[in-house]
Amino acid sequence: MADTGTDTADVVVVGMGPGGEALAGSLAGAGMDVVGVEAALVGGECPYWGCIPTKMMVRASDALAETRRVPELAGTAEAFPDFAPVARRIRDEATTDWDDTAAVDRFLGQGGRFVRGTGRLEGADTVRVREEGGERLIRARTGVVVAAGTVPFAPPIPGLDRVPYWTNRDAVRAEKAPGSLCVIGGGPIGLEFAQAFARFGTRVSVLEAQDRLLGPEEPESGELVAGVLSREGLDVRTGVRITGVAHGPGGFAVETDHGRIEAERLLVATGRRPDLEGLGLASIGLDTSARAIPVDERMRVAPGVWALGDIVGRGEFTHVSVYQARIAAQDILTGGEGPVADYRALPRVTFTDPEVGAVGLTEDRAREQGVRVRTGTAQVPSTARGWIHEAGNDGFIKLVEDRDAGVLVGATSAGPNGGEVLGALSVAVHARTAVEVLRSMIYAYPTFHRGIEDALNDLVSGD
Ligand SMILES: Cc1cc2nc3c(=O)[nH]c(=O)nc-3n(C[C@H](O)[C@H](O)[C@H](O)COP(=O)(O)OP(=O)(O)OC[C@H]3O[C@@H](n4cnc5c(N)ncnc54)[C@H](O)[C@@H]3O)c2cc1C
Ligand SMILES: NC(=O)c1ccc[n+]([C@@H]2O[C@H](COP(=O)([O-])OP(=O)(O)OC[C@H]3O[C@@H](n4cnc5c(N)ncnc54)[C@H](O)[C@@H]3O)[C@@H](O)[C@H]2O)c1
Repeated sequence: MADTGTDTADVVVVGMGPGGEALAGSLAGAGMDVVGVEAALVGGECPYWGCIPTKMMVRASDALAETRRVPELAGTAEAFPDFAPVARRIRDEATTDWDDTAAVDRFLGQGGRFVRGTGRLEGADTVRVREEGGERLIRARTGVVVAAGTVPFAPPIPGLDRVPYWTNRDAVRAEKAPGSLCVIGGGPIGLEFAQAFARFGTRVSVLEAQDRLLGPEEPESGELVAGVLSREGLDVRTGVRITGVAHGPGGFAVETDHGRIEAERLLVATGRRPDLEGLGLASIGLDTSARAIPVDERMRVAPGVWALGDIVGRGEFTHVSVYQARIAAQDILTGGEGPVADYRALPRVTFTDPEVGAVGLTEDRAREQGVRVRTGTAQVPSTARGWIHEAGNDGFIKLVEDRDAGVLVGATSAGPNGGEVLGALSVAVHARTAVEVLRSMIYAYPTFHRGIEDALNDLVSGD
């Protein structure tokens, strides 16, 4: 392979997803000589195969669900689902047919330099980039930032490696909703696709190995979503062991200890893993079999090496990746005087309908950490707004209080606009607002967020 020489820069960023792009742009904007290295598309998973296209699917499928609620509320309406407008929006509006020219130009406009290729560390200050037609070495004067994200993880199910299953990348590129779909994995990826396709008429099964959906969240969240999906006609199975997968002219056959499932398409959504070996991280002494890159509170891995985003395993969300980019950029620009990362009020939203928003600790995690916990819950259908809303009003608000400190350490808001109601709860957890102060507020009537007041009134001893 041709050697295209050695280059030098202040900072080399390997991986230009949301985190790498934000960091590289801000350092370049501050006058540093930054090279951004990206193997695929600048912007990463989120705009092309993740957050944005999937939320376009969710938006469209929610419109169908609302139409189906008309008979209960407002007369007659009938939905005739057509996936074509969704596929068109994803291709033309979200991804510009999976073209990142605008993102590359934006970075160049900020003063950065861009290399399309695959980067691999050779020690702390050197990145070897394999690009079309050659290789180059880039030496970093200040440091290297690893922001290379993760790739879908396929569990060791017999036969899975021999069948043409879908990952999120294939599902996002679907031109039509399949006739039937078997989803392996009841996490956010699996559930968002499952409900969206089902509302377009796909017959959907969801197979989850654990005894509940959305495992890391409150058990009530998984129960809620499982109940709603089952009511909408999805076949949701938890505590399932998959013993084999096969594919033939008729589609996929998935064997489980609960029987066989046949489907036109199979979506594997069983988590994601980084490729630490491929990134050459052994060259800086890291264990490349680890699930994530260990970092300190300023995203430092070793002297002159930073890492951020999904690859550090502190929450696989775009907002976490971009937050960590800010922490790392300030560390680099100030020479170590920047703020440290604080994950106490980490928010997350699964965009099913009902949306499941959560921030901070769940009740179980708080107890594991030795917090003396009190919880309070309000059921959305019993709140004024939930009762008015009626069709599609499933949900709850659950608060987790540190009784000794008198502050919320976690909260869940599941329901219509659950992710938006979460905003107030995120502020409360982040700012450690006293529960007494939250009780003294005026909550607008009749909003969904007024359910927070009902949950505050329900805070009772959980001991
Ligand atoms: C289906 C789906 C839906 C999602 N929905 C949401 C959501 O609603 N909200 C939310 O907050 N998050 C969501 N996420 C998660 C979100 O997409 C990620 O958290 C986010 O993209 C992580 O950003 P990142 O910069 O860490 O990594 P990535 O976005 O993965 O970017 C890493 C980049 O590094 C590049 N790269 C990898 N190795 C190399 C190498 N050796 N050399 C050069 N380049 C390399 C990759 O090509 C990639 O472009 C979703 C994810 C998926 C899959
Ligand atoms: N709305 C959002 O913010 C959003 C949306 C999608 C993805 N994401 C991010 O992407 C990450 C990856 O999502 P994900 O849903 O793939 O991962 P996940 O780890 O959250 O869920 C994967 C699920 O698959 C199950 N599983 C694993 N092996 C299995 C097997 N052999 N059989 C059956 N079930 C099995 C796990 O028990 C788990 O419940 C998430 O952690 C999330 O942070 C975020």
